[in-house]
Amino acid sequence: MQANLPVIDLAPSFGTDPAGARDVARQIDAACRRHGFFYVVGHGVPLALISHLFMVNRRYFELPEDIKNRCHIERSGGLQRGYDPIGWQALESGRPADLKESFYLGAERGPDDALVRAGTPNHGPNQWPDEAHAPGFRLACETYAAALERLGRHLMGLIALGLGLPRGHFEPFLQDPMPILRLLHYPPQQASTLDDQIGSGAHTDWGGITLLAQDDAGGLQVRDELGRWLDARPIEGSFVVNLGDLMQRWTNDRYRSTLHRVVNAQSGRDRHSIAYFFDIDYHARVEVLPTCCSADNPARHAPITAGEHIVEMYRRTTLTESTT
Ligand SMILES: O=C(O)CCC(=O)C(=O)O
Ligand SMILES: [Fe+2]
Repeated sequence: MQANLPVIDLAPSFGTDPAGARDVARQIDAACRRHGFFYVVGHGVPLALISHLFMVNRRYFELPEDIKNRCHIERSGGLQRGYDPIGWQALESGRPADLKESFYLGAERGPDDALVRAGTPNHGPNQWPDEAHAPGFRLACETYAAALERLGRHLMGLIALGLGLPRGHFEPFLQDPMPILRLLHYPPQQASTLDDQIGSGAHTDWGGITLLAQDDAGGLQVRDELGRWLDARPIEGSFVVNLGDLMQRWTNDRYRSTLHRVVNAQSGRDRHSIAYFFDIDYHARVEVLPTCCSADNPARHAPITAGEHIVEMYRRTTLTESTT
């Protein structure tokens, strides 16, 4: 069954008329309360940029395993960067590893970066495949990430408005953010797949907001209030936006961090997607927002440091000796 998720046109929010932004913000607020998921169109990111990164994504995962493994995540010096093969992550505890491979990228930070010098977890340099093996990979990823960061900031401004806060409310939490770009490839599920193995086990995202581009294979499913898995169909040129756990906590559960998963069983072919996790500053303290609590509705969550929560979730879902 199809999920009936709102498709929100962002175009009016880029204009000079504040009424346009307020109207879009109202739609976003309603979608975040009801579903924790919505599509955006009219977002201003050129389609050519998105389709180019899809091409780079497909080519990369077609490379031989030994070439991909040169950037294996275990070679990133303890960071969550580079290639993770099938078997690396299990997002749903109790299920076999997810039937997917991926490539993680973060903000590029050298040894002189203040957060790197301070030893902040998951802050540091990226791994990049050789230009000879993956021509244009780095440029395509960096160009896309820069465009999505602009869109992420824009959306956070609209979310603030929808919460009755000034549009710039989240900016102090986005001084030096830790966005993650993740290229994903899901082989088709076949009879040879392990029992119960799916593309991506049921999970919520952990941080701020996720902006997902999916190809036309389908397979993303979102769980509704009745516990049904509903298909979030591909809409060309759109991004699926969903809220992570930190947004649910920040809003005192007014917004939902909704369970979702990927089951690539229908298409009979490979599926590719590009997730951009727009996560706030590592040291940002997420404490229930003033407009989301009152005497009648006291804070349900203790304050939390954004980065600590996210790093802990990586640890819990990685199939290394510490979790298996
Ligand atoms: O590939 C997709 O469609 C979803 C990916 C996802 O949910 C994730 O990486 O958190
Ligand atoms: Fe997710």
